[in-house]
Amino acid sequence: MAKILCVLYDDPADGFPPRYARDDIPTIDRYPDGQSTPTPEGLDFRPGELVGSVSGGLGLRNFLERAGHEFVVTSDKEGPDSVFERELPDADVVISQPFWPAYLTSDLIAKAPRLRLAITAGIGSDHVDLKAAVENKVTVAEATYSNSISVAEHAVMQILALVRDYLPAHRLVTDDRGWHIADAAQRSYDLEGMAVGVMAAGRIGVAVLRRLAPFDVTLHYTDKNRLPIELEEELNLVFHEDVRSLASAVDVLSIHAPLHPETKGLFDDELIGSMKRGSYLVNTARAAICDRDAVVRAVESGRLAGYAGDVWYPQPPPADHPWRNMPHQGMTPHVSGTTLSAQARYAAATREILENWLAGTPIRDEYLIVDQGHLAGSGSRSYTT
Ligand SMILES: NC(=O)c1ccc[n+]([C@@H]2O[C@H](COP(=O)([O-])OP(=O)(O)OC[C@H]3O[C@@H](n4cnc5c(N)ncnc54)[C@H](O)[C@@H]3O)[C@@H](O)[C@H]2O)c1
Repeated sequence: MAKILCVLYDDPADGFPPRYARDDIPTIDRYPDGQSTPTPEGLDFRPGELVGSVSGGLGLRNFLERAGHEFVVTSDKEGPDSVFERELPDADVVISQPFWPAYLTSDLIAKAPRLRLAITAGIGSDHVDLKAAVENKVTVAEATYSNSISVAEHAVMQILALVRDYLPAHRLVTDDRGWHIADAAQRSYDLEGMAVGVMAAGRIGVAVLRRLAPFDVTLHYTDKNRLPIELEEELNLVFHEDVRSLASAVDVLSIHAPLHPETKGLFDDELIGSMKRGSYLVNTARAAICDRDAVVRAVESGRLAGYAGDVWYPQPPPADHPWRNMPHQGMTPHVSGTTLSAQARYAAATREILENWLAGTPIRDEYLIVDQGHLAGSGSRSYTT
């Protein structure tokens, strides 16, 4: 029997909603590239329920306990006295999420000799030391595509919110009973006609480009894997060999690359300084792709007219994290990939991965990041160790 240790974010502060805002979520059978949505043999929750927090347990408890496995779910993840670190040494499987990451460092992997599988219930496995996973033959799998469109929608929302200066205008309505139109308009622009680019055009980056095309913008991208020519022509894309060329060419830049040694700290004073004055930067990928203090300096100086995103380092960020209160920002907590719609898919994908692993049958190639001591599947395309 296996021990499955699952780290999830806390339940809602005021308890579970007595009734959800909507009665159902749309049924989606396939992702845009044709990949089928998760195909577990069973599901013990109703899609649209909050299963991503501790009490929801990704809807896995009955399935695992019926089969005699031990299932430990906690949000307590920091430090040697945390439930996570205390339960880790004899765990066979760790499930974690980018929204509330249990950082599986090389030291912790060394202290977990039984660990064979690390599942990311979401996308982005940078909270796992992939080099240590390779060396220790820990399989790393994630719910590829489960929340890509969720994140793309969030990025488009934040681009519009920054360019139009939506949040300050909204605050004028709620915090002030006046009618200050000039205050609302003084930093508000149209997106139409602007040059918009994505750094990395994988599943999310391409979905952002597709969603922005009807806004009559010019679309730019860079990626280490160039897109097919048909797609470049369809969306009228301008390809840039490197991020430096992209950064200086666009008014709005949205980051969609994984965090790995090539991208860590990439957006520093120099790169951001090469962007046009008054550019907008949106980062729903990983916080550490941007230099925290360089971003603060850029919004304060006006090099950036705005910064938004939902990713922070560390997570949760300390109360005095400067992105909480810097000017001209539209940050949210790490929520873009954990809408109720996304939860239904990544919980089902987690169940599918567990069903395969427990039965000794292959995990879908597209879910794999590391397998049998190598980068594998989606991981070999997007990551370096
Ligand atoms: N905010 C959230 O909730 C959330 C949710 C899902 C994913 N994400 C983040 O978004 C990232 C992208 O997700 P995806 O589903 O689009 O992944 P993907 O694997 O489909 O695409 C990643 C793309 O990045 C490109 N890339 C990698 N390194 C690069 C580099 N150095 N320069 C240029 N391009 C590079 C790859 O070629 C690939 O096209 C994830 O790795 C994750 O960190 C965030």
